[in-house]
Amino acid sequence: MIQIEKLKKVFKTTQGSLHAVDGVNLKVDEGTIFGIIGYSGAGKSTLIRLLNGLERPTSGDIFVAGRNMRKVQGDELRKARQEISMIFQHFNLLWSRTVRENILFPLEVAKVRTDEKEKRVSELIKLVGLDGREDAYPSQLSGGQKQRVGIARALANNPKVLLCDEATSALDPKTTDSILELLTDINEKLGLTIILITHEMHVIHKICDQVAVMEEGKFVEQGNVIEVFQQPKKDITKHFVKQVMDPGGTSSTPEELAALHPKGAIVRIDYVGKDGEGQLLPLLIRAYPEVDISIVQGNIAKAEEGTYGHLLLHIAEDNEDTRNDMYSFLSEKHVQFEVMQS
Ligand SMILES: Nc1ncnc2c1ncn2[C@@H]1O[C@H](COP(=O)(O)OP(=O)(O)OP(=O)(O)O)[C@@H](O)[C@H]1O
Repeated sequence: MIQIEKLKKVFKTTQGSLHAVDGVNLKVDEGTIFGIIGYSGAGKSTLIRLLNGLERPTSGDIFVAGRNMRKVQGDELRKARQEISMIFQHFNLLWSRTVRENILFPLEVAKVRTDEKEKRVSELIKLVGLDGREDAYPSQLSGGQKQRVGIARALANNPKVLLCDEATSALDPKTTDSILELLTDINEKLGLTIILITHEMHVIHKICDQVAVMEEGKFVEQGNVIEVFQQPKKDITKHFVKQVMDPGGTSSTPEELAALHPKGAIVRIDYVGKDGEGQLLPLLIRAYPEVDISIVQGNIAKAEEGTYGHLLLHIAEDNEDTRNDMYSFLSEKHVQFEVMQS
């Protein structure tokens, strides 16, 4: 659906040339939710503007739904922009228009027939869960509801790609989650390809299939969300992963844990995103009812593809044979684990 090749955008500034996007390559298949994460100034917004043709590349190519965005002009560019829709951090609503009128707006611009327009607006209001709020003005809506209007408006002309520019950054965590759920729902129902830029790893792990980490105009790491979370390579990626896995920075080392739990062993179990791994601990406890097993530390997160992260278990069993037996049990269940201290 999207292919980017050796993309560069250089701005001329008073301090010289600024490489906002510096040799980015990217391939996004239809129906994927792709996240781009980076700190402020990394080049994310510039990349998004290049994707929807608001900015022209200095060099390189961008293909969206078969169109070369570097070459399209006039009517073709207008058509391309209808197929690549966008939602924003601050919603960009028309404040003097009601919810219904906001959603009507892109349909009016696209000169859709009146009866079709009304039908489409009603469908969209239902899709984003705004039934009953049709006649409210943006100032009467909560942040989450405003973003729902933004999403409905963006979907009005059946786009193929939805670009989300920090779409949840102005929302509280609970509202963020409800908007992310709506985006997942839309992705599944409509098969829409979603590109999302953010500085919050929580957003990536919650809904994205794939992620690219952007720094100084470059993609410094990219891959499946699960893989990147399991084995972040670059320091910047490790920082982002820590936002989700250890937000308070409170983890203890295995040695500290062993000092607190001198009996038995400390075992690290890795969850790698397979369904059913959540059942592992009850199985272990049921198989060894006489052994005290407790979680002494854990960084577990739920992603689209399953559960991932790790748990440190204290197995309060002095008998080495029993412990070895338990390790065999884990191996038989194809669990990745490591005995940290015993
Ligand atoms: N039109 C422009 N002219 C000159 N420099 C620009 C222009 N647009 C962006 N830049 C610069 O390009 C770099 C990347 O900016 P960009 O807005 O793409 O980053 P970002 O990752 O989206 O950060 P933020 O979230 O703060 O917007 C920054 O150094 C920015 O100052």
